[in-house]
Amino acid sequence: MENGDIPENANEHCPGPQSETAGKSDSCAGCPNQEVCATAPKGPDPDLVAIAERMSTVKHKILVLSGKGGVGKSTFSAQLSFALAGMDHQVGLMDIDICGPSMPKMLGLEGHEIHQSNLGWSPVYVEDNLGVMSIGFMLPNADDAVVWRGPRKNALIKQFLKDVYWGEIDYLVVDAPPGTSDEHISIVQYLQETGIDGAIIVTTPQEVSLIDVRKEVSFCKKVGVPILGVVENMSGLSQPLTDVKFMKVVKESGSSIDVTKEVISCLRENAPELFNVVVCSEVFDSSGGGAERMCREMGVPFLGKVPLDPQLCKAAEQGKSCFEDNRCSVSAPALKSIIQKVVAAMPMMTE
Ligand SMILES: Nc1ncnc2c1ncn2[C@@H]1O[C@H](COP(=O)(O)OP(=O)(O)OP(=O)(O)O)[C@@H](O)[C@H]1O
Repeated sequence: MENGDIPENANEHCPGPQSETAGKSDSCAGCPNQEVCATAPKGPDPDLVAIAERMSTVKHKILVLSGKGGVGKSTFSAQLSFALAGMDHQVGLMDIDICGPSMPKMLGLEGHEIHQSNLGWSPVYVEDNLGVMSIGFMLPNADDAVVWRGPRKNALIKQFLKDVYWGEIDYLVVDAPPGTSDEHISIVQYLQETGIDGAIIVTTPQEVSLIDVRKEVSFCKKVGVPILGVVENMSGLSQPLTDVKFMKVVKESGSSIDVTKEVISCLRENAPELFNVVVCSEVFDSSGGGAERMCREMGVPFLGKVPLDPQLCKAAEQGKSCFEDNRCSVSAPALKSIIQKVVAAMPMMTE
């Protein structure tokens, strides 16, 4: 049993081994841990003291959340970290999506391993000022499934916070799994003493995704984590005309003809200036007003929209920054403006 954690085989409504009523409350009756809990010494959890000490070298902690999976939360966390590192900040990225770690891939670090030194576990470094910690580095095989119950996940998160040596860093970006489950409660509880600067919630525009964002907002309010704002990702498809690979004309009868070659070659000949044009279309239904309206209604900041961008998807697949080499001309400006707002919302940094 990890110090302070609720054991896996505990009774329902367990007050926690650190509680004054541990082993003595009504809900403890018949619990296999009752005797140990009743006699164990109480007091401040030494692990929380160790976490607070580790976190004393971290200036800002940002939690990235989403209500649903697949909305681009990990992509955002990865690009946020690249961007902050690109601004010459010292950055740590911690992946607490224990069952679905994507950071090794999204940072181009697949196959790397964590090393231990006398200072603790060393993150894996993309660059001198961007280190990453993920359970993905600990799996012998990237396809291995992590099938863990809450207490074991909590223990690993605690270990990440307690044993990883980040050194002096400006930002710790924490990529959480979707929803509000054990991992979320643990990270908030373990960082209670040193505090979390705020959470960024990533969503897509459609109402089905926004319903879950409302739950994230209410989770943050309940546990006292400030909300830095909501990002609407995959907000329409914007593509430069040069990247359009397929165009078709749909006839009234319903049949269609592929006109890609003809249209592109005609434009190239007669109107080359049109090749700078960005073609936009709505992919997900945002007729309900999307995240912006939801933010107004819930009184939380709206940080901006990031369009669907095949180049961003490619950058994430390749583990690269979307801000370099003009890689993502459509999504990078949107992401940059959002990240500037996040940095501006941070309490003044002592340089
Ligand atoms: N704006 C975007 N344009 C194009 N592709 C995107 C965009 N945002 C994310 N993607 C792609 O969508 C897929 C899902 O993104 P991602 O893994 O970041 O989602 P997630 O919310 O973290 O999912 P999960 O929580 O389930 O791990 C990835 O392939 C990613 O590259």
